[in-house]
Amino acid sequence: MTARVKICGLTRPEDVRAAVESGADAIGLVFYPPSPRSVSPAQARALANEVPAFVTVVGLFVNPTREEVESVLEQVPLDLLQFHGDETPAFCAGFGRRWIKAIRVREAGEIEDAFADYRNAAGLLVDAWDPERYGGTGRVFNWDLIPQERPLPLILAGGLSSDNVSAAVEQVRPWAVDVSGGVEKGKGIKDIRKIRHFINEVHRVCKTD
Ligand SMILES: O=C(O)c1ccccc1N[C@@H]1O[C@H](COP(=O)(O)O)[C@@H](O)[C@H]1O
Repeated sequence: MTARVKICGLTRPEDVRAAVESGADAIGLVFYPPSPRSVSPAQARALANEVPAFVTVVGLFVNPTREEVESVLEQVPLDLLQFHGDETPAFCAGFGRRWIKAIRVREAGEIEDAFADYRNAAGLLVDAWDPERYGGTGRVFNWDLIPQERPLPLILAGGLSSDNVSAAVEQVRPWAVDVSGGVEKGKGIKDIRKIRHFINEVHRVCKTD
């Protein structure tokens, strides 16, 4: 078994370098001003310039306007778009870029519905539902709600850390895992040792499978 790792919500070049050196497959940059992890296009461009070939740079948006996404795309070399709000499939597909859709899971059947609705996505990210926030909450949801049959790559997120990621990977067998708060020492400030430990845990459990 293999599970890829995305480290999200990076705001500092040294954290990007640490994630890459630790073996991250993707890094995420947040373009959502209410988030403490949000970066400007200029900051994001500098962060993306730290990323070598074959590591994916993902731009995270929450209910952006078309103009906002286009403006970021003109300034930042993003490989993939991550829509974490209430965006429609048509909106997500409208930028000529590969994209993934995040959904916040509350009850049975929602993931199956999203697989059908967002069938043209490059992957479906499943995160915990929260009444007030769109993501980055550190909340874990009930992984039993995740179906075995998956028409798209499934990316598991929500409250992951080095303490629970091996159990998550063993139970869910996701295409990839995505973490933000679980590898931080402060909002938007990553802890290099936590990043390394998290990625090592994923690689360890995948190797023993
Ligand atoms: O990180 C944020 O601040 C954020 C804001 C709005 C939407 C999504 C956000 N982050 C993403 O949420 C999931 C789970 O994060 P956590 O590991 O529970 O902290 C992950 O995909 C983040 O990239």
